[in-house]
Amino acid sequence: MTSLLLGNQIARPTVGLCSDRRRELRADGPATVLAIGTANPPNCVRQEEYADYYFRVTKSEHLTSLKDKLKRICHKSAIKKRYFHHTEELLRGNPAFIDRSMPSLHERQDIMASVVPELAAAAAVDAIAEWGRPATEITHLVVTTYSGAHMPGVDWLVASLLGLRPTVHRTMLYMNGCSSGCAALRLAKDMAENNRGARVLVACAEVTLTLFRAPHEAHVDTLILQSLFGDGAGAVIVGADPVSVEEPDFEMLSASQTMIPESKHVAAGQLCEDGLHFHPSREIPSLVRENIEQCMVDALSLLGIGGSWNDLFWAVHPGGRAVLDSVEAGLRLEPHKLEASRRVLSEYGNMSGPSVIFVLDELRRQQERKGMGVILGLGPGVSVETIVLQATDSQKKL
Ligand SMILES: CC(=O)CC(=O)SCCNC(=O)CCNC(=O)[C@H](O)C(C)(C)COP(=O)(O)OP(=O)(O)OC[C@H]1O[C@@H](n2cnc3c(N)ncnc32)[C@H](O)[C@@H]1OP(=O)(O)O
Repeated sequence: MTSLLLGNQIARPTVGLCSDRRRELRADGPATVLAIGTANPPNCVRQEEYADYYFRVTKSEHLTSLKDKLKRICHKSAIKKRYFHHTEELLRGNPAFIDRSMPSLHERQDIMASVVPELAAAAAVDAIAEWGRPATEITHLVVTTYSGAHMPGVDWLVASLLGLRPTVHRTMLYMNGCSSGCAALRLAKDMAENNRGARVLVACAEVTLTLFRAPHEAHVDTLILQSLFGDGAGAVIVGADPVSVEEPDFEMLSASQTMIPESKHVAAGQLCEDGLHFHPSREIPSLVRENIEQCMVDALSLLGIGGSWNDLFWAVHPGGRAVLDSVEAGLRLEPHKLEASRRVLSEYGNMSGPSVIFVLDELRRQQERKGMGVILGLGPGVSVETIVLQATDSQKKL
C-alpha cells in the first residue's frame, strides 16, 4: 500500500481509515506557542522628527498646513519611533516613489521581492534559535504579507533562506492586512492539532515602502498612514505535545474570526500603479468601541468566559492610539491591561500583521501573562480575530 507523508510521520491513506487511527494522526494536546522571534530594519526615525523628515524627502516643504497637521497627528500618535527599510538615499534614487503622477509598482515590487523574505527570515531565525531544534524539523510554514506579491511567493524564499526541508507544507497569505498575524496563528493552531508531530512556523513581514507616497491636499488620510505605520517582522513556532527541549509559553485554547457588520468600507485598500492605497476611515475607533464587547462575548462564551474582561491578559493589535483607547473603553479595561500593546505602538508604530507577535513577545516578559488571555487582531473591513490563550508556567529566560 502507498503511504503519505503527514507532518513528520508516515501514515496510511485516509480512505476507509478507522476513527481510532484518525485520532492517532492528530495531536493529543492543544497547540502551544513554542517560540517567538522579531526583526526590524535598521533605519530608525524618531516620531518628533518625522514631519520634518517626510516633507523634506518628498520635496513638499511648501505644503505648510499639511506639515503642521502631520506634526499634530504625530504628537497625538503615542509613537516614539519607527523603523523603515527605505532611507532618504533609496527615495532619492527612485523619484517615482514620491511623484504621485508616476507609476512605481514595478520598482517597489523589485525591492520588496528580496527585502520582505529577508526580514521574515530574520524574525524566523530568532524564533528557531529560541525553539532549540533544527530548522529542518519545521513541518509547516505560514507566511503573510501585503508588501508585494510574487510567484513563487515569500513562503518559498523564506523556506530557502532558512534551509527548511523541500517537503515543508507552505501556505502564503497575501493582503490580509493588519489581522494577518492572527489569521496565520489561527491556521497554525489547526495545522498543529490536526497533524501529530507538526511544527508550524508562522512568519509575517511588512515594509511600508508599499504605502509610501508624497502628501496631497486631496488625500489627507495619506498623513495618517505616514504617521502610523512602520516596518517589521514577527515569527512564531506553534506545535502540540511539546518534547523535552521545547518550553511552551502559551496554550492556544480557541481561535475565531468575525466581521463587524456594515464595516467593509472602513479599513479598505487596493493595489494600484503606485503601490498599495489604504484608507483608514475616521470611523475605525468608534466602530471598534461600539462592537468589540459583542465580538468578545461571541468568541469567548463557548469557553465559559464572559464579562470579567479584566481577569484576562490582552495582546491587542496596536492599530493606533485611538484604536487601543477604543478597545480599552469598549471592554472597560483597567489602563495597565493594554500596556504591552501601547509599548509596541510606542517603540515601533503599527507594523500591521507582525504587531501582535511583538505584543505577545512583550507580554510574556511581563507579570501580566498569568492565567488566561486573548490575542485580538483587527484588520480590513473591520475583521476581528480572537485567539484565547492559557499561559503556561514556563521559566524560560527571555
Ligand atoms: C482595523 C484596524 O485597526 C487595522 C489597522 O490597524 S488600520 C489602522 C487603524 N488606525 C487608525 O485608523 C488610526 C486611528 N486614529 C488614531 O490613533 C488617532 O485618531 C490619531 C493618532 C491619528 C490622532 O489622534 P486624535 O486624538 O484622534 O487627534 P485629533 O485631534 O482628533 O486628530 C488629529 C488630526 O488628524 C485628523 N484625523 C484623525 N483621524 C483621521 C483619519 N482617519 N483620516 C484623516 N484625518 C484624520 C483629524 O481630523 C485632526 O486633524 P486637525 O488637527 O487638522 O483637526
